[in-house]
Amino acid sequence: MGGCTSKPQKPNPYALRETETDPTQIPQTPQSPYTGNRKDDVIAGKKSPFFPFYSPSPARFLKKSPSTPASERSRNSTPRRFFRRPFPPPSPAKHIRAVLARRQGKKEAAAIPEEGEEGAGDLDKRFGFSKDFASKLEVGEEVGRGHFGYTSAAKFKKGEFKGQQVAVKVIPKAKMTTAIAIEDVRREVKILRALNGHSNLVKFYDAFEDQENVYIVMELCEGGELLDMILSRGGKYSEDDAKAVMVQILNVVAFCHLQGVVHRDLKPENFLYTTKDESSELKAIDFGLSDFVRPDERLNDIVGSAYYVAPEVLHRSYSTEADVWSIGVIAYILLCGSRPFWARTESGIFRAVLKADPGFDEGPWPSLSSEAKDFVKRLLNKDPRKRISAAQALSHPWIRNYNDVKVPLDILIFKLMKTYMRSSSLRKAALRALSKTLTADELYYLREQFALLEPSKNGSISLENINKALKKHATDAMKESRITDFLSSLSSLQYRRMDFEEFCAAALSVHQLEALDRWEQHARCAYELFEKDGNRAIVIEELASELGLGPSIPVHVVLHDWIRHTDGKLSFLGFVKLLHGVSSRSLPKVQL
Ligand SMILES: Nc1ncnc2c1ncn2[C@@H]1O[C@H](COP(=O)(O)OP(=O)(O)OP(=O)(O)O)[C@@H](O)[C@H]1O
Ligand SMILES: [Ca+2]
Ligand SMILES: [Ca+2]
Repeated sequence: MGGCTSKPQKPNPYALRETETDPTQIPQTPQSPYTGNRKDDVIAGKKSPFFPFYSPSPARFLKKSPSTPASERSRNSTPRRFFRRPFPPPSPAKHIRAVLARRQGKKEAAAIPEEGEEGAGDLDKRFGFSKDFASKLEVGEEVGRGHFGYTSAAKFKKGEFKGQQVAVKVIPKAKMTTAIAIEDVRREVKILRALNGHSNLVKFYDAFEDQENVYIVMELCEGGELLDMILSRGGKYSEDDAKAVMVQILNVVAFCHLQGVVHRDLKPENFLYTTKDESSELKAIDFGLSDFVRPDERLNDIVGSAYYVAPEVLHRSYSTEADVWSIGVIAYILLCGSRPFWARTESGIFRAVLKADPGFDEGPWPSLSSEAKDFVKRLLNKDPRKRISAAQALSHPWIRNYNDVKVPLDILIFKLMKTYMRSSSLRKAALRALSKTLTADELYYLREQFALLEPSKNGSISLENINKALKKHATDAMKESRITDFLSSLSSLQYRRMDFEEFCAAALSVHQLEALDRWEQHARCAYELFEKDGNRAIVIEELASELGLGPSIPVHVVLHDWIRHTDGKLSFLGFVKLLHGVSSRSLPKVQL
């Protein structure tokens, strides 16, 4: 790609920023010594007979529950942190307490009953699953336990899988006390069934039911949870070992996101090794909180586990980027052995997630590569628009050369292309200028995506290419999340093709570039290029219509600084605003 005439001296994009530590950071000194016995904790947190079934709670989660007994409060709500030295055995990440309460159908969690929260007696607990569990499978010993129920090893007694060792997650119907809880189980099975086939996702066999339980039959992972592996290693991973874990997590999560599924409960407990061998494959499990999400949809229910929850989830407006945040938390833990956001109470953790910047100054961070730190920081960007996607993370310089990593197709590309296709020609020209300032690292990802869309390598992509690429990767989940409908918004490509230069302009994320230290230089450089062959005299009314500003807005006041008075062309400020595709919503209210 062409460059700017005056290439600015750029600081190392991956260097540590000095302002990283936020004074509001929660103190890192451990104050709540952990017993050191994870089993105790598991018993306290997971095996308690007092943990009834829970269901997703769409609203009012953060409401305190004053009537929760103290004994239960301490069991459910006092998360402990990792010790630095010796490595702390962390407690398993608990689900967000209020979510749990809601899922349990506890009345005190929300004074107003949720939609679908009928009396347990009226609930229809028929799932339409096969009824012949007992005749088909022989259940062996218990291998794990969660809030829902327990998981046992089992063996197929007959049929095509005769003799096959499997795992069965048993979910008692008695614990399904709300319609939402029932819907959760339905969705967990639907998602597992739909996504089946990815090598880092637990293989699904079948679901059964009888009067008492639902049975989810899946591949048996004999190597235990990633959490146990982290503990047994004393918490520290070499960068290469952390990469081996990260590649697998990112791969399966990028796959889920492409299918329109957001996991919403990513944490080391929910990744299992296939065998005891650490080099065996990691499998994502537990889609109990997962949901379908359309590309232009925002979810609003606060679900997940406190340590791993993304800030925008707490703000109740999120999508697939929330999973990437959780992966950032896992990456941080793998690389340094501490949690990035910690406090002794759940609300303290939320405060840290919303306000504090994770520390990168204490050991071992100074001895880790600048790429590793940059990788984690980009996953833990508090602004979901600036956070990189799972597929982008796989093309990050820290990881992309590890073991021949393949960058998967990224759903983000389609979202950005859709916005581009709807943009005015002036904005397209601005984006094109910006795309010419991209560095080799940024182009790497775009080249990979372009190649996935255009396997015949004839230099440009058509709508047909996009359809084919998606079909190749599509599962049934994609239908549910209506990604194929969404693609009809790219239908203007029916009559033309898009070359790589235009693709770069269409698929670059202005917000992500803005998060870089060198953004100002990118933007200045792009403006210079735009001046040469994109900028033109523009009348304020025209600009207002480009930006979709309605007649009720005093455009002369609002857009005054966006146009250069000397020649009526776009000013630098106007150029940057145009890049963002500013709409009336993002203009300051006082001026409107
Ligand atoms: N396929 C499997 N193979 C082996 N063990 C498994 C398998 N699936 C689940 N387990 C074990 O059972 C535990 C609980 O399973 P899972 O997380 O699906 O249950 P849950 O009730 O949804 O739990 P949570 O409280 O985390 O929401 C896992 O952490 C794991 O140790
Ligand atoms: Ca789990
Ligand atoms: Ca679960």
